[in-house]
Amino acid sequence: MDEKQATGLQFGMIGLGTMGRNLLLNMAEHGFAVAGYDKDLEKVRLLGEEGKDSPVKGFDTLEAFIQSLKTPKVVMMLVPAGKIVDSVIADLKPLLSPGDIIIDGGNSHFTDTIIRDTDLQQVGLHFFGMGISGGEEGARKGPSMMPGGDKSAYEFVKPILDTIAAQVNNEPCVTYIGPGASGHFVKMVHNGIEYGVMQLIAETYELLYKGIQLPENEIYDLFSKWNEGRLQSFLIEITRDIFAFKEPGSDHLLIHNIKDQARAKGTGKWTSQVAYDLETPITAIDTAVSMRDLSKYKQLRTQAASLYGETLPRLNIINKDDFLTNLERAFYFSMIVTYSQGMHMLYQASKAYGYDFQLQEIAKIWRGGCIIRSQFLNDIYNAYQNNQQLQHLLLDEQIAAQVTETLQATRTVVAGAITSGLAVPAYAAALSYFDTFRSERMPANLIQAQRDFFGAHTYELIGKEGFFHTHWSGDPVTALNNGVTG
Ligand SMILES: NC(=O)C1=CN([C@@H]2O[C@H](COP(=O)(O)OP(=O)(O)OC[C@H]3O[C@@H](n4cnc5c(N)ncnc54)[C@H](OP(=O)(O)O)[C@@H]3O)[C@@H](O)[C@H]2O)C=CC1
Ligand SMILES: O=C(CO)[C@H](O)[C@H](O)COP(=O)(O)O
Repeated sequence: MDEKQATGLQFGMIGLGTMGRNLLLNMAEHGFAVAGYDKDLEKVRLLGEEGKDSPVKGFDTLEAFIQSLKTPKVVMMLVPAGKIVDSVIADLKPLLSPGDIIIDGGNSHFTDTIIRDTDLQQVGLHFFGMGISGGEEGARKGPSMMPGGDKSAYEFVKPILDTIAAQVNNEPCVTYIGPGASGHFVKMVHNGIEYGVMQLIAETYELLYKGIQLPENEIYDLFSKWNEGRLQSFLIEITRDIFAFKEPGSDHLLIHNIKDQARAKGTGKWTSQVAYDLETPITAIDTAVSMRDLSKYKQLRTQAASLYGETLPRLNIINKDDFLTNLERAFYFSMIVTYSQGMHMLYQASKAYGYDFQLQEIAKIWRGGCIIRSQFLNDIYNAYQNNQQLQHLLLDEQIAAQVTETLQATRTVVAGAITSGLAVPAYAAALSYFDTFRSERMPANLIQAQRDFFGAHTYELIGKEGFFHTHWSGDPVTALNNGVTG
């Protein structure tokens, strides 16, 4: 500790917006002496105001902010992902010394994190990327955090992270994820699952509101009931509350005045892009990404509605209570498939990138604090805890029992919606994925034959080694060229 500065503030935050300010106040409320800096001085002022009774200090300049920290200096960035992160790092480099620690707590693309890690190692700075989830309230009261990369730097900051994280069964919702950019990778997949479940809830709303014209107060009651059972989750809970929120000064719900065009910052799209690179299907998540995109084509949708006539689709149901029972099952089924796809992607990425993910630990830290926290994560945790070699969640016996129990109801709900002209693309994607996944024989043999027909790409034969090519449109006698690769 000789030449290290033993006094000073323990932790510094750059970016005092929604996440940075609340996370810093969370630390200060737990007694850590912390510093904050933002280029927007109003945010610095707000930090001082909100943290006036706690050990938090805001700074107007980056230099004074860095100066205030004790050595080794620990600086977290919670600024918008992309070029801004690089520009903050460029500003920080001349102000920091070897041994100091930079943490990127934002939603950076994991490939950017790999580049930054290599770059900062070269100048002796410790760096790690850490996904954080929980939004505004999570940051303030306890988020779920996914740190990956420089383990010694993580260990140094661990006491602070363990203290400020959400706690489930007296255990913090933070754990070391793995090497390199693995923390940001896991956060990206977390967000992919988030997109999938949000889309399923949106389709549920479509079935309830358009499909059976359930009054708003009954939609609220249904989500309340669901939130007390096996569907209990943060996303169901906030949806319940949205169906009770009146536009200020009026007696109607705010939800009805919100445009039907969903924005996205990119993490869902990245999940799909990377899943394609990993050749790992995550169809429910892909569908959710595509539906946000389709929502933006309002003008085209309006034209199509007028061309084809937007029939006001109504579900043909015999008994409302039976339908709602089936819907609960269909939601549970589709949610299981969505999480399963995300977990399978993590399994495949772990092998491809050498991340050595402990999937039970990831499930464990997602049980509290984060946006996808849910009762079901306990089942996911148990599945991977029981079998740490489990390749796919749908192959766990306990999960299989739940899938079997909910399958027929899912078919009934999806078939009814499709027959009535109500769009339920994520429900349908989950069901079709399942039906394909449990097919020992898929029709992919025909695709191989077609590829060989038009492009001589070859095919493989059952019970025979090698690659074969056939002159499909010529001699009817099959020409098998053993050993030809395609
Ligand atoms: N909001 C959420 O629920 C969650 C967000 N995240 C991620 O966390 C990160 C931060 O998000 P969030 O807090 O919502 O973003 P905000 O936009 O609310 O806050 C970012 C802050 O950083 C400031 N800033 C921008 N450039 C600089 C700079 N060069 N130096 C200092 N400060 C700067 C911004 O100032 P100005 O506004 O003037 O540009 C702003 O005050 C993002 O990567 C986001 O994706 C992760 C989990 C949840
Ligand atoms: O990371 C988060 C939660 O976990 C953010 O809220 C995320 O940025 C939301 O994503 P999008 O804007 O694409 O809906």
